[in-house]
Amino acid sequence: MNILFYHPTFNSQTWVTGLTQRLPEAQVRVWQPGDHAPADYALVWQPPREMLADRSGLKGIFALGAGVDAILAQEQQAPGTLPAGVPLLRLEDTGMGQQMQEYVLAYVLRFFRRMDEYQLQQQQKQWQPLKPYRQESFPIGIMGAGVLGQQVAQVLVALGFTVRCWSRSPKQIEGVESFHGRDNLPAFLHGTRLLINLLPNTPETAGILDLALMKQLAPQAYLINAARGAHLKEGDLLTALDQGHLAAAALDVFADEPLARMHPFWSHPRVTVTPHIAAVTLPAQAMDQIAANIRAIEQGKTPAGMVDRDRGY
Ligand SMILES: NC(=O)C1=CN([C@@H]2O[C@H](COP(=O)(O)OP(=O)(O)OC[C@H]3O[C@@H](n4cnc5c(N)ncnc54)[C@H](OP(=O)(O)O)[C@@H]3O)[C@@H](O)[C@H]2O)C=CC1
Ligand SMILES: O=C(O)C(=O)CO
Repeated sequence: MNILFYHPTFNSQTWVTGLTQRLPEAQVRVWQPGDHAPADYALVWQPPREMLADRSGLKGIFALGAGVDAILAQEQQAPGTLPAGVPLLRLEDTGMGQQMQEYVLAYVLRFFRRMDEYQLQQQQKQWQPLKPYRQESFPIGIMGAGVLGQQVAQVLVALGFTVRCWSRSPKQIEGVESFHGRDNLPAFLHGTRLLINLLPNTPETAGILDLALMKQLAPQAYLINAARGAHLKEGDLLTALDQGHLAAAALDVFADEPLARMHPFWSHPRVTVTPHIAAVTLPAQAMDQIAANIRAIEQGKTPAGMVDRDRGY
């Protein structure tokens, strides 16, 4: 069995060694331009078109992240990047769930306990207790109730928050009110005081975080965008903050990354910026899942993390 690896920034040796340990029967090699030798599987992030274009015999292409929007966009721009008919798989959880729980929780508590406002007050040397928020009047809405959204929901429920989620299909998550489909989006948004975005970036969800949506939230709502920058209309966020529809936003992802030095988000007093670190790929856990998936495919079983290319996630 031959496995190709390509990632523009990861330490290739870590992956070649780790995969060889997990799949001793496999020959694992780092793909280099000009390599057209046979392969059974490919592990990739931002692969050059040349890497996979003529490889319709691959048994699986593993994206080295949870979101596959970038690789599907590559295919749109340079057809053939992903050979037709080859299964595309993504990472499911592999330790990102816990990281996302930590990231979201940090901001939920920051906003719920009004730490962002105390920080601004400290800059003015202002000693001014603020009226505490109450959990019962602070409903939290999670857009996207998949692998990551569900884990975030569970940790917030465990802390006593009122949690609702929105997805394509209905969900049964203990303690969480489920809304699904476009028709129910207004009902989901109505009264939501803190909105967390964990949707995949697809043609249906791109630009979904716009002014019209923000106006449907409870007044002075909070936003945490930890999914993709393409979901957010950045100018609309600034308008919503100016007009008081939103109180503050925590953003991990941006339309253009890294965020340009002149971007207004950097210095906005109500916007917190992190450099796309909410949940990163953990090599050991990712390799465990990929190796298990390769074994499943070899045995004719269904692997985890199959992407529906038409749906976009
Ligand atoms: N900032 C960071 O560091 C990271 C960001 N991410 C981002 O998080 C995203 C989510 O990851 P993950 O939870 O694993 O993905 P999943 O595919 O497991 O979950 C996606 C969820 O979104 C819902 N959804 C998709 N399309 C729609 C739609 N049109 N309307 C309503 N709901 C929709 C799905 O509904 P249904 O369940 O009905 O299918 C599902 O509940 C990734 O795509 C990635 O972009 C991921 C990792 C790290
Ligand atoms: O895995 C993903 O999709 C990420 O965004 C990693 O940071």
